[in-house]
Amino acid sequence: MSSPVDTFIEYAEKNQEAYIDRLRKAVAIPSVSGDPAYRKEVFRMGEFLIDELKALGASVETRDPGVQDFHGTPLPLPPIVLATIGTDPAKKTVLVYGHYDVQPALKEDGWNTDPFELVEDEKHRLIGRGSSDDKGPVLGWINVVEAHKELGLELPVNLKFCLEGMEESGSEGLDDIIFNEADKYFKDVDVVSISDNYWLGTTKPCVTYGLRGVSYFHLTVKGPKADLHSGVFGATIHEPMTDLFAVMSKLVTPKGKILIPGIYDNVLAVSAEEEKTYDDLSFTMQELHDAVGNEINIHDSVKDTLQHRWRFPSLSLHGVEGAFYNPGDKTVIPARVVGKFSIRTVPDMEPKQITELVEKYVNEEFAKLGSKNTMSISCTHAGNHWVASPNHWNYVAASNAVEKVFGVKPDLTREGGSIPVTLSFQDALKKNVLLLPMGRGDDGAHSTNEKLDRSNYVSGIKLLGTYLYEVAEAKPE
Ligand SMILES: C[C@H](N)C(=O)N[C@@H](Cc1c[nH]cn1)C(=O)O
Ligand SMILES: [Zn+2]
Ligand SMILES: [Zn+2]
Repeated sequence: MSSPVDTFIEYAEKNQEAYIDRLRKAVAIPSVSGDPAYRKEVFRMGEFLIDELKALGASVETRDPGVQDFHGTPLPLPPIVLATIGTDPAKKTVLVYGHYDVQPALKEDGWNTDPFELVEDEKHRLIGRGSSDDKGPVLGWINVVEAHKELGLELPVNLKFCLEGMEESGSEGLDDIIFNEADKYFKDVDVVSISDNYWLGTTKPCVTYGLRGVSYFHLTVKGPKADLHSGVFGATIHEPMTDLFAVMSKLVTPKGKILIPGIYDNVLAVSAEEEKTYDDLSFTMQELHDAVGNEINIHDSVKDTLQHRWRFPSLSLHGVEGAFYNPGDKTVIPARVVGKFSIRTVPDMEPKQITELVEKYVNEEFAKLGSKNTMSISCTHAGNHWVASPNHWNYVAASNAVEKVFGVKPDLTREGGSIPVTLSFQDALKKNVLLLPMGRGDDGAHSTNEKLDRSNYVSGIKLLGTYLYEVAEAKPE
């Protein structure tokens, strides 16, 4: 007779079409947290998950993170969905975190298909916004629960869910809830598991023990009371966009060196022992080129590339609100422009100090322009970096599960992206946090044509379920 875990794996393999249908329904809800026009869709996505969880017998509660101040307009924040399946004191309790919001996506950004319609292409890639980040993984856990219900199998652990709808926009309100609920809803949690990042490359699974932090800035320059005709007013007034570009061009060099004085001062040096961890990773420069779609690498070696992704800060320019960006030739001088940039932070950089350094520097650079426009800078959200102990039994359980499902030992990785609440879980609950990704490094998260390979989705479901069995078996030190 098959063991429960083998029965589950077999069932997951056979039920892929139902899992894809569930993902199709989720992708069809455009739960973009960063755009107020879509806020009701974020709520709808929360409801979708609540219904799915209740249908599986979970006891579901929500917490209200309050109201967001969106440039002076109050916007309700989507609920934190808390769901419990099993409260057996003889079992360990795993807390699963995920997010149900997504990054913005418009067909005209360069998508080949409607971003909110899941399409499977000839290479069995499931294409759609949120397929990899993070709807596929969130549904992965739900599919595990469903499989056990359908099979009449008990879950090997108690499961708690914490699902948020604002991760892509700074996780507003969630930190307070985590700390408030640490000895209430989260009281019995033994370990935390998050599936919200990606394999390093395209072939080998990994477990991840570190994330960079992110501090996001808006740099606003305004002058005229309305947009102006450039033929009438060009070279006669200080132009906000010219000022903005002058300041933004002083933030980072084309080779990625951040120009803000003091920014690197607290970056922890890479130890000799840490250097060695880069030697055996299954990642090639070719995989970087494939994921990027071009050979535009700054660094020539895998080690340098990964250290700049995981261990050193980076500053990226994201966009300009108020700027003309449509096709055609509009001869306007925009009256107010907002430059958006973010800094990915690493140990031991400190968000408050980063904000102070950025504010001081951009104010100095703006003053050098001698412009009569006004400039203001604000940090819209700041999430801290995180590093866990990869020797903890939670990581051993994850590694065993990878070996069982994929037949290989996982790479041990860090991640260049950010999940602001990871550190909050670690600090508030004092429990080990693990990142167990489902998608591949070339999924195009945040980009056009985001995808999750069918095989990653199905194997990912098997992995998440198998991991729960390994946790149940683990002997905590
Ligand atoms: C790694 C995770 N899937 C992710 O994409 N996180 C976002 C979080 C964020 C913070 N500000 C805006 N988004 C990221 O790393 O960009
Ligand atoms: Zn994301
Ligand atoms: Zn994510």
